[in-house]
Amino acid sequence: MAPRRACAILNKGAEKTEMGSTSDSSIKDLNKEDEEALIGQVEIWEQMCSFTDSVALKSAVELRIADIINRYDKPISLSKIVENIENAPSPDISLLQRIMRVLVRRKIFSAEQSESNGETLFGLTRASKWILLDGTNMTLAPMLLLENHPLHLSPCHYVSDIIREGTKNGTAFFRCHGHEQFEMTGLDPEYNRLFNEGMVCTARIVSQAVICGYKDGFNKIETLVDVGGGIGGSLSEIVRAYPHIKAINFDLPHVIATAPEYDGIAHVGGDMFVSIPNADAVYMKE
Ligand SMILES: C[S@@+](CC[C@H](N)C(=O)[O-])C[C@H]1O[C@@H](n2cnc3c(N)ncnc32)[C@H](O)[C@@H]1O
Repeated sequence: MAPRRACAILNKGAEKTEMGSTSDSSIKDLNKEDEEALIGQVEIWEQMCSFTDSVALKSAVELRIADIINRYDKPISLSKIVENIENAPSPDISLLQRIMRVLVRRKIFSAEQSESNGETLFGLTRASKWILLDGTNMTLAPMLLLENHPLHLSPCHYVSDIIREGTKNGTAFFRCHGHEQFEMTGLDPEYNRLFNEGMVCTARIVSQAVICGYKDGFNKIETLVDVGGGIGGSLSEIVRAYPHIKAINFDLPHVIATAPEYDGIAHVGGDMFVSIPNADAVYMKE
């Protein structure tokens, strides 16, 4: 389509509202072909800008907005949120307002009008409860920070190269950083911490589902080894539910070096491609 014609169509449909709904006076005047062209264009714009959702969510986690609202135990105003953000000597309130608008639209937070003065009050939703950090370890916040970390995102720019050439010249992660992911965790302690914290939060959640489904299976096991068990999140839940199990958490030495102590769990460092500790059963979760 010629750019000028595309512009004309876009102008004609300028009253098209978000998410594909349309106002009466806008695209009803378009013929089918122009309407399809316009809607197709909107669909691309939506995908092109969809990273803003992750960016908004990441900043909400970094600013601990869900925890701030949770502390009040009721919806609170933007100024109350700002007041409680740590290390914010000169906050950009209008940017935060825009971030909150995105997150309300995505149902991460709720918004309601205050009856007393009409200002917007932001509250928690079923989704925001999964980005709390204070006083809970059933949270996805550390995984969200890992997935949105530049070290994790930048290999995505190599996807088309990998599709063209395969991995004969290295994985996307290797091409981007010059090391494979599990080498990188050994070289960069901050990335190691971020990676292990991300893994452990999801391991806890998934283990609850495994325990629920496997039930009696664990009763028959005396010893259990988690191969590539990270810092022991899965085993800590399993041993808590089945304290008779003697568990071994096996992972690379630089991961084991940062693992917290748990009753009933022995941490062992090594390389699973060389050997793994003996046990009645092997547990593996990616
Ligand atoms: C995707 S993570 C999964 C961690 C954990 N099982 C979980 O679900 O949270 C993969 C784990 O395998 C470990 N790993 C990678 N290569 C390994 C090797 N050669 N020997 C032992 N562990 C390894 C990593 O350090 C990492 O902790």
